Amino acid sequence: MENHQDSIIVMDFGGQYNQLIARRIRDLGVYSELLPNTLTAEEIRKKNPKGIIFSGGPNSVYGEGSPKCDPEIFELGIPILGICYGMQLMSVHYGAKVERASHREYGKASISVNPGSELYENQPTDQTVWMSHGDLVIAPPEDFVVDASSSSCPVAAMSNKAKGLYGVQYHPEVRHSEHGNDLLKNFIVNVCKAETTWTMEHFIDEKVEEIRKGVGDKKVLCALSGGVDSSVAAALVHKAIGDQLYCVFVDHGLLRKGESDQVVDVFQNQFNMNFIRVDAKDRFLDKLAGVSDPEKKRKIIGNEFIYLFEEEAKKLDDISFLVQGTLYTDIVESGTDTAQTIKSHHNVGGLPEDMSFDLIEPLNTLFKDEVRRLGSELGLSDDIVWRQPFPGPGLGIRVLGEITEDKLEIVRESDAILREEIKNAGLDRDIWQYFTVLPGIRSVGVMGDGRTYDHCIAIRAVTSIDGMTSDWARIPWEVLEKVSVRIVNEVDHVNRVVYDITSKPPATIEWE
Ligand SMILES: Nc1ncnc2c1ncn2[C@@H]1O[C@H](COP(=O)(O)OP(=O)(O)OP(=O)(O)O)[C@@H](O)[C@H]1O
Ligand SMILES: O=c1[nH]c(=O)c2[nH+]cn([C@@H]3O[C@H](COP(=O)(O)O)[C@@H](O)[C@H]3O)c2[nH]1
Ligand SMILES: NC(=O)CC[C@H](N)C(=O)O
Ligand SMILES: [Mg+2]
Repeated sequence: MENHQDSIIVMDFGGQYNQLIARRIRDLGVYSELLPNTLTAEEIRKKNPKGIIFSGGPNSVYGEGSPKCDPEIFELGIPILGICYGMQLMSVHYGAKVERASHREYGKASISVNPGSELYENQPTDQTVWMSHGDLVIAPPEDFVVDASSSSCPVAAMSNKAKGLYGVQYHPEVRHSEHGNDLLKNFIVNVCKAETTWTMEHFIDEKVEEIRKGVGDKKVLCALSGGVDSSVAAALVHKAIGDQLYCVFVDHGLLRKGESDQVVDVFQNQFNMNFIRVDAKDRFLDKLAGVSDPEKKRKIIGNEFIYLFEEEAKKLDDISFLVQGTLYTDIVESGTDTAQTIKSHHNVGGLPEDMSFDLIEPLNTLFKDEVRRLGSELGLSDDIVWRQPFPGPGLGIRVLGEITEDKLEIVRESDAILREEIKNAGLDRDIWQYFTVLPGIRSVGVMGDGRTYDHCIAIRAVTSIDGMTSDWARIPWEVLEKVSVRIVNEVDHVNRVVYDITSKPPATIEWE
């Protein structure tokens, strides 16, 4: 993205939560994006950032093949903050020793701050921070001073003010580091002298310009699910290129009760966009018949989506651009060069290798709550902006194992009851996501004095901010009771209802 505003570059050395750093800086009012650690000093110079942050990462700096950076970056005269692996990398570059610690340190730690560092201006000397490391900088490099330490970490923070170089061993980007945000703010304001004037409006203006330039007068297809992300992506791209945009909504037979008609109603009647619904129920269900492995199911669904978009694109005069509402979280969970695959999101890890489209993914640096803010800024209604997330593979990953029409019907009906009761209880905005799952277990029950041997339904309801972590929602018992009674009475072949009380991690939100 071209910068018309001050910006900070975050260089990615791996790790599940790195994008959070960029996100925190945007929240502080300075544009920031996460870029690969292979970025050269010359490429950075062209981007003209006010500061650079080296992120944390899973490797050891002394390990074979561990990621490095272009050494010239240290000579650019641009302030650098190294976080964890980033600080270790900086230390090694300036000749200090990094060693395996005798005790690995994960979680909360207390540091004491030495006076004098601009990173700790207006902060208490004793603070709780969040550590996650197995290596240690034993002593700071020459010309660096120690700014903070803890009982097990002699160099918890260090700096060389004259060179504009700073390092912290802990993670200021996570909320458990009490004054982490203050530290980042001090870095961008006191050290980098960046102006904190960036807002979502600037994001819109810059993306609109970028999309216009990239697309020219060509036509573009948008994969529209009616969910938050693709609706916001469509609105943004529509703002840029208007009628050149064609939105395609796929009814793959894995949608919730009433969803297909509702999406058509909203997008055909309330929006002024080219809109096409494709009925592909049989096609998806045929492809999925007999498949029970979750990753295989995800890949089949992801592939089929694209093949179908390619067919639609041909009908519309060979369109070569595809817009998707991909978020940063979809990408990191699907696995990157440095992050492990947790599950293949259909729109990232599930794409076919021979795909013919050029992707336009304007939201791929953002988190869900930022996308909601962007949607409101673009004028989308609260109904759309505050919808609960619904995964592209839909009920296909909520019927565990093999998918059949009968099983889909059980999930669809029980889910509709849960949604209705959560809404009646006024909880729909407080709970991040709530749905039912068919685990495929049968158990014995007694109904009308007769024995049953039937399905069990699991209720999953979570609170979260961005879907990366979540806790189970404390739904009042009376509401759970109503849902349970209704599901057992109204949905055929269900004789038991259970409530999932695991957080993420260690579980994930969806069951597959
Ligand atoms: N039924 C569908 N028809 C067309 N495109 C879809 C469909 N389901 C998903 N997609 C595409 O896959 C992307 C990722 O799906 P995802 O569910 O993460 O986003 P969303 O549906 O737009 O938003 P939300 O997370 O709020 O449900 C969507 O942004 C959209 O581009
Ligand atoms: O569009 C999507 N395609 C997918 O393949 C997919 N898998 C999970 N999800 C959604 O992502 C969030 C995190 O989910 P998990 O904790 O289950 O990984 C939750 O909001 C999930 O509903 C998906 N969304
Ligand atoms: N979170 C990190 O950046 C860890 C850095 C390095 N892998 C260590 O264990 O010390
Ligand atoms: Mg969705």
